[in-house]
Amino acid sequence: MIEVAGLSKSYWVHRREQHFGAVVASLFRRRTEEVVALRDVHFSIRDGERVGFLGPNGAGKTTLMKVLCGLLHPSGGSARVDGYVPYERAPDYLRRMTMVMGGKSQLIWDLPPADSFEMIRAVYGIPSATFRVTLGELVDLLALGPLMHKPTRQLSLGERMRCEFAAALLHQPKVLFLDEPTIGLDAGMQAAVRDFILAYNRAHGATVLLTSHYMQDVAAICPRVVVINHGTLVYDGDLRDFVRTVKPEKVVSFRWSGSVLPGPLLAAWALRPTPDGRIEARVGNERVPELVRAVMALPEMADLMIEDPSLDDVLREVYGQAGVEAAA
Ligand SMILES: Nc1ncnc2c1ncn2[C@@H]1O[C@H](COP(=O)(O)OP(=O)(O)OP(=O)(O)O)[C@@H](O)[C@H]1O
Repeated sequence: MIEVAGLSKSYWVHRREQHFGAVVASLFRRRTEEVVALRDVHFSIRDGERVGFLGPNGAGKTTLMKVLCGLLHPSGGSARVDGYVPYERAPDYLRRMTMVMGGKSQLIWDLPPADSFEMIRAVYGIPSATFRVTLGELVDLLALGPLMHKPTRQLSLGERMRCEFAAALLHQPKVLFLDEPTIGLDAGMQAAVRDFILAYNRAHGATVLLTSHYMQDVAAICPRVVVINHGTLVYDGDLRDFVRTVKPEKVVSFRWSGSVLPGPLLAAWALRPTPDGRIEARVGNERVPELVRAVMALPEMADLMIEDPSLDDVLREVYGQAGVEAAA
C-alpha cells in the first residue's frame, strides 16, 4: 500500500543574474529562489496495482518517484510505502523496492553483467540457492544468456536495459518504480520490456509505478493514471475514463478505394485522410451511429473502425488547457 498525503517538494536554486553588476554582486551574496515541484499531492495505491504518472516535462513526476524511493525528503506532507517512510531509508524498505531509471545504469561498465549480478547478491545478502533460481528465471524471461559474460560497455542499449531490469529485480522487490524504462529503445524492444513488466507484476503481485513519455507504455501497462501538471495532481483514476472525460468523442475511420468521396459527406463530417492511408472523422459519441450509417452506404468502403482518441491526443488537450482541473 502506498499512501501519499499533502506531499510537497520545493527545490531552492541560485538565481541566475542577467546584468554584469548583479553577477558581480552575486559573488558576495547569492540569491536563491524556490522551484515548487510538487504541491499538496494526495493519493493511495493498493498492493499489486499498476499506475502511470503522466504529465508534461517538468510536471514533477520524477520528483514524486524520487520521494517515494527515498532519494529525496519532501518539503511538506508525508509518504508511506508498505508501512515504511521511504526517506528514512530503512534497510528493510530498500529490500522491498527497486527503481529503474532509463538512461541511468547500476551495472558496472567494465565488468560483464554476471559480475554485477554477483555484487548485487552480496549487497542484498541474497542466499545463493535463491539467487541461482531467481537469476535463472530472469535470464530466461529476458533472454540474457548470450549477454552475461560480455563487458557491459559492449552491450547495445536494448541489451543493457534487459540486464538493468535483471539487476533491479534480483532481490525480488514488491514495489517497482520505473522512470522512463523504455527511453531510447526501438519499438520491438519497448514491447518486450512492457511484456516483461506485466509478467513480473502477475508473477509476484508487485506494485508498479511508471512514468513514460511513450503513451503506448502507459496504455499497455497501467489501468490507472495519476496526472500531474505544474506539481499539482489534476486527475487520478481509470485511464479509459480519463480519455473519455477529456475527449468525449470517437475516431471513426475506414479505407476507401473509390476515386472521389461524395462532397456532402466530406463537408458534413469533416472527413480527412490519415498518414496511414485511411479516412477519418472525429465525432461526439451521440453522432457515431449516424456517421457509421453514412459511411456504410459507400460502395468502396472497407475496414471500418471506431476507436477512442489516442492518449497522446488527450494529453495534448490537457497540457494545453488552462483549466486542467476540469478533467479531474
Ligand atoms: N535537482 C533539482 N534542482 C532544482 N530544480 C529541480 C531539480 N530537479 C527538478 N527540478 C525542477 O522541478 C520541477 C519538476 O521536475 P521533475 O524532474 O520532477 O519533472 P518531470 O515531470 O519528471 O519532468 P520530465 O518529464 O521532463 O522528466 C521542474 O521545474 C524542474 O526544473
